[in-house]
Amino acid sequence: MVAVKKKNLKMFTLVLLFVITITSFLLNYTNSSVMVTWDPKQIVTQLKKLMKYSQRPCSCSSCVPELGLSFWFDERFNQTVQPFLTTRNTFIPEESYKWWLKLQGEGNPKNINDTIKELFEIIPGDGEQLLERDVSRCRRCAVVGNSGNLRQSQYGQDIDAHDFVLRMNRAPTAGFESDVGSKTTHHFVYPESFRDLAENVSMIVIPFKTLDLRWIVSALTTGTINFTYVPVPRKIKVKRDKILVYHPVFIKYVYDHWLQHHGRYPSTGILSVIFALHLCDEVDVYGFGADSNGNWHHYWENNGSGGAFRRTMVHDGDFESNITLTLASVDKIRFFKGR
Ligand SMILES: CC(=O)N[C@H]1[C@H]([C@H](O)[C@H](O)CO)O[C@](OP(=O)(O)OC[C@H]2O[C@@H](n3ccc(N)nc3=O)[C@H](O)[C@@H]2O)(C(=O)O)C[C@@H]1O
Ligand SMILES: CC(=O)N[C@@H]1[C@@H](O[C@@H]2O[C@H](CO)[C@H](O)[C@H](O)[C@H]2O)[C@@H](O)[C@@H](CO)O[C@H]1O
Repeated sequence: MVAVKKKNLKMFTLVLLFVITITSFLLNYTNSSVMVTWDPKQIVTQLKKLMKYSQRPCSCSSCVPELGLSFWFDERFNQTVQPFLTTRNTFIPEESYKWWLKLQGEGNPKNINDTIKELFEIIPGDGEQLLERDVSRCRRCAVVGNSGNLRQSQYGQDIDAHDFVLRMNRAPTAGFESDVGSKTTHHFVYPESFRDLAENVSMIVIPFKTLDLRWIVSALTTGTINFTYVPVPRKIKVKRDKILVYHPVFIKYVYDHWLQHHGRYPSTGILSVIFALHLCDEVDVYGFGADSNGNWHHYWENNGSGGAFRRTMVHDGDFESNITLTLASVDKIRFFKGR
């Protein structure tokens, strides 16, 4: 009799432990901020989510979008935010639009919907296939910032071995191949930082104002816009189907979720890193790191204005740097610090 009771108690304890473990796992797995209740509907929802994620999202040894490994990352990463402005994704909520309009204090902006309509009459802007996930794929990306720490780094071959190599602004490769590589698949620019690109490179324009979107149209057609807050190229030679547009709502997502409102708006570097987290299975980061005075020095030039962002406080370089280092510490990126 005593033995049967003991056995039942053991069984009961085991079942109880199992239920507690499974429930807390289910409730925590998706890292939602839901209340911990025994609502059967909620359990079913969580079970469905678990089944969806039980298959690993990629075939690399670790996959960026895999949740449940870092609470810090899961709190910030939102896969549902769309990185590209496309014909099927033109909506900008009022709050985001108002915020975006203030970034560069446009006095009298043209209507945004008309501007976007005109833009997609000129370019297809179709980045959606880049966002498709494939569990059998391991897409390895290198994000290459412009830091002087790339000089003498000899990272060139490693960088070129990635599937995607993302560069930004005026960054050259010619003459710097052994340190920065020669491959570029995607290049981030805004009108003021445009540089000529090889034919096979996708140009990702980051719009910080309505005029930037209008500049794309103008630079491919009439060439009427040649000045924003500085002179910009009247005409550009880029195939129309090679132009992609960074979504203003994604800029706000980076600012809200990742930067937590530090600085006035995100730098191109951090915009590229977070963008890569959404497109790639593995992300390696090169060319990030200020000089000993905290200035953003370049690997190809002695840029006297490397400290301007600090004076104007347009970007919070220190906070951005902490994000990159934290991403590395939770194994979501690998950070190559250069020399
Ligand atoms: C004077 C000025 O406005 N400089 C800005 C320049 C400038 O507009 C372009 O180079 C023109 O082609 O652009 C920026 O940045 P910049 O083009 O210098 O560098 C791109 C990104 O690389 C990272 N970086 C750069 C240098 C360095 N020593 N350490 C780094 O970590 C940063 O993440 C940086 O964002 C920009 O767009 O963000 C930000 C810079 O503040
Ligand atoms: C140094 C500085 O604050 N310059 C700003 C300029 O900022 C730069 O904008 C770029 C995009 O156009 C990019 O974000 C770069 O990283 C920034 O340094 C603009 O905000 C400009 C708007 O009129 O004002 C300049 O003072």
